Amino acid sequence: MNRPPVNSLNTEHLEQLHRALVRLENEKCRGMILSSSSPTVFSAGLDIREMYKPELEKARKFWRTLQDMWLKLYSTPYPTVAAIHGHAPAGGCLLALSCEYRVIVPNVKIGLNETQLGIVAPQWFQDCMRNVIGERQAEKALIAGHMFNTEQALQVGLVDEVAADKAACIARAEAFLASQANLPLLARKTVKLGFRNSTLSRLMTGREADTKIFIEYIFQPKVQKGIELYLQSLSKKSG
Ligand SMILES: CCCCCC/C=C\CC(=O)SCCNC(=O)CCNC(=O)[C@H](O)C(C)(C)COP(=O)(O)OP(=O)(O)OC[C@H]1O[C@@H](n2cnc3c(N)ncnc32)[C@H](O)[C@@H]1OP(=O)(O)O
Repeated sequence: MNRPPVNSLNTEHLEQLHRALVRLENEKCRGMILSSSSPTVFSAGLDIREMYKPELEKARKFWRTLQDMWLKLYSTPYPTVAAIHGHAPAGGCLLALSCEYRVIVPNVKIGLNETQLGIVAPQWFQDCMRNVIGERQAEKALIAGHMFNTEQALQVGLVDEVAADKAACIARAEAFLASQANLPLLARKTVKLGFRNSTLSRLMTGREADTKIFIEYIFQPKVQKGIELYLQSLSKKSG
């Protein structure tokens, strides 16, 4: 990802990611490392500006593009690793959770923090967390909107490994891909999709309802006020 300053996910960036995933699949790619050009941020999650006073059709397109990108990422036939050498809140955490393996560096925060922002992580975000860390830990983390530090993320199983820095992180991600390289492709892909199928189907069969929930939620005046205040607090921080 290369969308400075924080790889926030707007419609255009989500489309780029989706196109890249389609291309990799068409080219019979043997593995992907999802990484960031930023030295300190993996991805800041959804671009909050896309949810602030949007036009209805633009907001619908934004959400459908996110769904398209995630459905592709979660179901890739090739192995995927997240090299998390920077913070990964909310949608950034979703990207990492959607890969098959996660390597993180020290001093990083990662988690689905939506509750803390007064918004609700959609069901499929929640499913991704549950599938990685289990029901009990996911419920606790999601209710609190907990951001895990590196040590906590490793301990709870949210990430698989800690590496000292970006270079080591990429090297460990490559080692994971190498460990998968000799597995029979069809068997590997079939088992992966077997595990992920119910999560994927839940969104595929409920896409329109999921979009409706998003639209109805973000267009509420009190939610818009919350988004406005949050945007102000973010820009004050950097100003
Ligand atoms: C029922 C359905 C309801 C809706 C469901 C929505 C689901 C998912 C939600 C999301 O993904 S919402 C996004 C949540 N993300 C966050 O809360 C992260 C916010 N950002 C940060 O915490 C920090 O920026 C950072 C990622 C830890 C990086 O910190 P750093 O100090 O390096 O950078 P900043 O100075 O804070 O930011 C630089 C610059 O970027 C702007 N920015 C940061 N995050 C976002 C974002 N998510 N969207 C848009 N813009 C963002 C920030 O305002 C600064 O802008 P300027 O002031 O420089 O213009």
